[in-house]
Amino acid sequence: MASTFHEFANGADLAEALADKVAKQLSAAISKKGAASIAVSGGSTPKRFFEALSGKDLDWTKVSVTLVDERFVPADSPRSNHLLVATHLLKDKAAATTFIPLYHEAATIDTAAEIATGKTASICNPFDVAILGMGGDGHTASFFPRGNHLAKALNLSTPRGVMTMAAEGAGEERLTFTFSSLSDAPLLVLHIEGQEKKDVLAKAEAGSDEKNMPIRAVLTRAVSPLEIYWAP
Ligand SMILES: O=C1O[C@H](COP(=O)(O)O)[C@@H](O)[C@H](O)[C@H]1O
Repeated sequence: MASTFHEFANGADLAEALADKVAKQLSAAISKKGAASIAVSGGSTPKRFFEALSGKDLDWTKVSVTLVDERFVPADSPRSNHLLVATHLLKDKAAATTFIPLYHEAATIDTAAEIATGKTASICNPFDVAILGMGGDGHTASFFPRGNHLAKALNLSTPRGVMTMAAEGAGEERLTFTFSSLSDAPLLVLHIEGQEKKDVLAKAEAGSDEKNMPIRAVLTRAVSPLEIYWAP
């Protein structure tokens, strides 16, 4: 599917423009079906965007928010994507939203993935909005290069839901939505910032091996058109 590259002068301009776009998409979904859903990424990039989105005027009581991926750590861990979202998005006007975490205290990460799949089943078919990030190694969500379940996670025939991922570059074991859960969001965004990430994107676009750069699956096989938001 085709992608569109949106370039901004700086991260603040990008955050405002992306927050506007997302708020409009969520509002349109609420008008059409009475509810809306969004899956967001963690990492360091989305903070400014989260802050901008949290101030947008829309009926947040009808919005469900979840994460595209999470580390298998509790919500109070400084490594938790949940903590990032709680700090920067679930406040101001967006405090009224419903947040569905991926991490659940369970004996095994597989059980946590099953619980997360059950709790998010009603909002991911499809998500109205999915915001992806990208690591310097070409991972997106927790689709890590040479991850133990990467082939299954990237297979569009794998059912929607949350699965587990372990990989050398990932640190803790991860919970991640499958590609099939994210790829058909009507608004599918890749949000990256900095020249280094732009170079990684160019490298990904120049090749085809998804095992080494899983972001290539999104660039070439996503069901929805991909909107790439970038600022230096
Ligand atoms: O591990 C993760 O990293 C990526 C990219 O993070 P960034 O700090 O380079 O912006 C992120 O998209 C993903 O959700 C997160 O779990």
